[in-house]
Amino acid sequence: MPRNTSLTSSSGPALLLAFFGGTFDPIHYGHLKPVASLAKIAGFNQVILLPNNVPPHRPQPEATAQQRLQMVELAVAADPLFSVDPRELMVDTPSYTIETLATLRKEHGDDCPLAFIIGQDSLLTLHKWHRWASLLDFCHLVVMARPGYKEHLDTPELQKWYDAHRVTDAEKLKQKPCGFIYQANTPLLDISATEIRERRHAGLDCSDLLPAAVEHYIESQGLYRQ
Ligand SMILES: Nc1ncnc2c1ncn2[C@@H]1O[C@H](COP(=O)(O)OP(=O)(O)OP(=O)(O)O)[C@@H](O)[C@H]1O
Ligand SMILES: O=C(O)c1ccc[n+]([C@@H]2O[C@H](COP(=O)([O-])O)[C@@H](O)[C@H]2O)c1
Repeated sequence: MPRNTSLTSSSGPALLLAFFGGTFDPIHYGHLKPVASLAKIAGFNQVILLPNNVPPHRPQPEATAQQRLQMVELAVAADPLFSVDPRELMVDTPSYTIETLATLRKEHGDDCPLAFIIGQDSLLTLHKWHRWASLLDFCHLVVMARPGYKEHLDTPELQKWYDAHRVTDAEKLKQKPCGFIYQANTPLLDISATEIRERRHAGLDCSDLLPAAVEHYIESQGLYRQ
């Protein structure tokens, strides 16, 4: 079970749990720093990282599921904002977000506000996700800025859906359990896992891109070698 996720309260104010899914091959500052800033902007009580096993729309990662889990755990070990939920790693079929969210909704009940965090690049391809238009039946979507990705959405269907659900006040996320899209003005970090893998393959240093504990683990496992 996830660490530190027993937050649902029957008496206190609405808690806003945020889930952040990713392949995390490896996790890096481009994930961690914008999310930490987002948590302050949007008032997240907790951010639960959801590393996937089989990413739905990309080739299988270079690091194993166990290695990616280890890296995610090392990256957030010292920060109580974060916890890690390994549920998608236990399954050998593609990690469709809608299925994970349906399970999370059952576990947390109908009234608890839940948010799913994505980067701008993910928003641009959201119309290719499994049952994408139903995602908001289970959660809010919170989008982080990412340098190099345009703001304009390509398909009229996605744009219309986005316009119909977008809110500009983060407070609204706590007022309903699901159904809103919030675009957050998070710091821009031009970092990708692809760049880290490529730099490692070329024998280059990555220490400015990810936490030292993750870098040491990558080194000790001989990951992303030349
Ligand atoms: N630098 C970044 N800024 C904002 N969002 C990011 C950034 N990097 C990744 N994300 C978001 O984090 C989520 C998980 O990303 P993922 O683990 O695929 O990392 P990645 O760096 O995009 O990986 P890769 O380069 O292997 O495609 C996605 O929703 C993605 O949009
Ligand atoms: O549900 C889908 O169809 C779907 C398609 C692409 C990505 N996702 C999820 O989006 C998150 C980010 O994915 P990725 O590939 O950018 O690491 C991760 O949790 C994936 O499981 C989900």
